[in-house]
Amino acid sequence: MLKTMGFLNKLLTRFFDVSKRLFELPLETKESYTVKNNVGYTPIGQERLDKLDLIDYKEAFNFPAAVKTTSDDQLPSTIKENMQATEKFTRTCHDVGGQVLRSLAAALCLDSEYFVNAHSYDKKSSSIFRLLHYPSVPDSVNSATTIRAGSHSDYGTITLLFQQLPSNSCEEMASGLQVLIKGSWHDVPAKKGCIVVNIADLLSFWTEGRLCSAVHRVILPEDDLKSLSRYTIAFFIHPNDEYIILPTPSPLPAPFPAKKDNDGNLVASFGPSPFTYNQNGKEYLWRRLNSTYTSATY
Ligand SMILES: O=C(O)CCC(=O)C(=O)O
Ligand SMILES: [Fe+2]
Repeated sequence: MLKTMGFLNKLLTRFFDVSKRLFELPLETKESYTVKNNVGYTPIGQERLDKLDLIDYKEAFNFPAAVKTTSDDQLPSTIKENMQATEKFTRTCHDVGGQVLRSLAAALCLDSEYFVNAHSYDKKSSSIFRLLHYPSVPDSVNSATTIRAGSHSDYGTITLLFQQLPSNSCEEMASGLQVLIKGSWHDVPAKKGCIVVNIADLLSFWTEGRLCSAVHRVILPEDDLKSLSRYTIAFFIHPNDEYIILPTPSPLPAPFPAKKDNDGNLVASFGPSPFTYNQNGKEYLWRRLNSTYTSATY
């Protein structure tokens, strides 16, 4: 968890308000922005993050991190009207992500710019910022087949996750977000002024398992908490599209060193889905997205 600075907190308050207004639009309006190429609206039940086939009881809007590059017909007016703040927010997230990547590079005894050089705000990338809404859960929802967000690890380099607290006076609250550590689930509470940072799969491959991606989920609330809706914002950081991923030259021992497959390709020796080095991360990302959505529109 990372403590944020005052100006980011102000932007966040504004942003959660924008998000709330966006999700309050009629379903018909939201569905006119149906997700395409990982940009746009995903209605409740369309995404299944967990391979066990649980339905995700949530809705989401995805936008490119370089939000100005979004085509006009993919931008709801609620975002257009707040474009300046949106750009400021995404640039700030990109910069905060850069600082995290510098620390991680230093911890692996790499040049501190090693990862940052692969992530430019102005170059084309798959970095996405995502507004999420978990509606209140009606009694009719079957908790044996439904979750708020199924167990998964994120696909890119790192993710910054902002969780909204139910009121200004609340400092900390279990929000349903959980992380898997050594086979048991642990709560990751929403904390005032704090960002959750997830290591994602591409960074695990890149570092040959020296950094481990975080398996996480969001469980359904119980009893009277069912009536509370939940809002979060995720900023998924991915390398520039043109960047070719090779194992880092870190001198620290690698738990899962890259190996050659039968065709002579350099491949990862671990992970939820095969990964081939010496190419950009896009093929891997699309393969993962493909298995996440129940329809082929993502
Ligand atoms: O909303 C959350 O707390 C988690 C969302 C998430 O893990 C995701 O969208 O990848
Ligand atoms: Fe996630």
